Amino acid sequence: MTVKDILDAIQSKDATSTDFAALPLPESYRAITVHKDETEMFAGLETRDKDPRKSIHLDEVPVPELGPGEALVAVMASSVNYNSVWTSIFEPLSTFGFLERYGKVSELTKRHDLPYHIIGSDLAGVVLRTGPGVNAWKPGDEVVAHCLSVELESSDGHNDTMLDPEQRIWGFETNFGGLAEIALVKSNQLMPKPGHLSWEEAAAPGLVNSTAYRQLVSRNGAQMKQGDNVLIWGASGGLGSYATQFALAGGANPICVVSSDQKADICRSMGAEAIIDRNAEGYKFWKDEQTQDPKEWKRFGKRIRELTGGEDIDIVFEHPGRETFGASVYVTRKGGTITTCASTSGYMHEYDNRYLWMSLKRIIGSHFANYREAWEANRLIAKGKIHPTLSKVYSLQDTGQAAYDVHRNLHQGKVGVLCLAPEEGLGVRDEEMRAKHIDAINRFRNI
Ligand SMILES: C/C=C/C(=O)SCCNC(=O)CCNC(=O)[C@H](O)C(C)(C)COP(=O)(O)OP(=O)(O)OC[C@H]1O[C@@H](n2cnc3c(N)ncnc32)[C@H](O)[C@@H]1OP(=O)(O)O
Ligand SMILES: NC(=O)C1=CN([C@@H]2O[C@H](COP(=O)(O)OP(=O)(O)OC[C@H]3O[C@@H](n4cnc5c(N)ncnc54)[C@H](OP(=O)(O)O)[C@@H]3O)[C@@H](O)[C@H]2O)C=CC1
Repeated sequence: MTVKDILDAIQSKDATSTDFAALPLPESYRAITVHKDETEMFAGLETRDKDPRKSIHLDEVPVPELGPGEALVAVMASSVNYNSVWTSIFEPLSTFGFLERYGKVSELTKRHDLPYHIIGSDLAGVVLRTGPGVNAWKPGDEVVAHCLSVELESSDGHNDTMLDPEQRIWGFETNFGGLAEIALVKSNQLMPKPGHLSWEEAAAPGLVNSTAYRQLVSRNGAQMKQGDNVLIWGASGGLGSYATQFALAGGANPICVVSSDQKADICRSMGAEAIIDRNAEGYKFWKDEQTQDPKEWKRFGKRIRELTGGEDIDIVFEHPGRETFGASVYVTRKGGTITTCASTSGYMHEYDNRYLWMSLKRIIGSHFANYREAWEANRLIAKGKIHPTLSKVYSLQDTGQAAYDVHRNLHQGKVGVLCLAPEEGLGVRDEEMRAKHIDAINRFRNI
């Protein structure tokens, strides 16, 4: 039995759940990995010079043992998230430390502590096997998976599953991720695959869409409301392309920051009107490595006021971090909110606290999404209210190049990866709904 037989079953129109359950599992499969004995390979290099193409490997790996409450999924497509860039350059930490720590939790989690890390935090595919205690899913189900892995043995996480002390991001802080032909997930990560999307389109939104939903819309984030001015950094990037859609769909006013004409055009085509090209307008929030330039914060704020008819920002959707955070705090209105989920340009932030406390602003830390938020975010995709922002699609063996593109900010929206799917465009089950949304689905393609 090989993965080819699994693919044949998925592509045959008439394979039933019983047929899938009867398919023997292969002994091994192809997976994207980083290697524990290479974590020092980039020592001494600047972050931008660390090249994911050198650290990312395509290996043949054994199929992991299936535990209670888990599922093995045949992965048709996945996507590149920035967390896989961090893993591949071993910053800010090697992810093998996470696997070692997870391995100590129980007999079962020991499986994750291996000398290779199978990465990837998105998938669209077909359930192959479910472990004891899984009743809601069965072999043959077409699914996507969100990346929240929790144990839920502590009451800390019982109101908001992101607060579980054993909260991890699957494929980043756990092993057996989605950039592979087969993945191991907890069955609570599974959600129905939106029928109007192909495999690679369905695999694109998961992580970033759920994150943007909590950060901007949910009561655990900024609780965006109609009319809010929302400053969105990287508005055509992974997170930003969903934040922009949420702002527009929710009746808010996105102020989109991008770095090129082409990206400005994408934001315009999504329906945004207020757009700032940070490159063309040449903002330099830092005079040197240690010193910010409040005059530049003010120039940026004035530009925002020009675009909003004199209003300041209600909510900042932050993720660039050190480079922009001082400006983000400054341009927020009295009582406004800065929500942050990342620090791509550096995690030691500096801002002038007088503008925070005197103007009663709030900073909210946000990370991925709880079970329910991830489900709600996927539901919006399934209903065609929010659309995938897939631009380019790579083969599994070219994942290193895909991660390089994201690391160097050469990409648009989301970058997809075909795992078992032999070509793009497969897996669509609802052609009628697809036809209704085809322009929006293709908005980011091949630009
Ligand atoms: C969905 C996608 C998401 C993304 O893309 S996010 C971007 C990518 N992710 C990242 O860049 C994050 C990577 N992770 C990290 O950098 C680290 O992961 C953290 C900095 C978040 C945490 O580091 P750690 O080493 O786990 O935490 P510690 O708190 O520095 O060390 C743990 C030890 O410190 C003790 N400790 C914790 N809090 C306190 C306290 N308040 N007072 C005293 N000690 C404390 C603990 O108990 C434990 O101890 P003991 O090592 O002995 O077990
Ligand atoms: N905590 C969480 O749950 C999550 C955290 N993340 C983290 O968020 C970050 C962004 O992820 P994602 O959106 O997928 O990545 P992308 O690279 O797809 O998009 C980020 C965008 O930010 C803009 N940007 C990059 N650097 C700067 C800078 N120095 N100043 C201003 N803008 C900048 C770029 O847009 P442009 O050049 O057009 O301005 C870029 O397109 C990563 O660090 C990632 O790890 C991501 C998802 C979930």
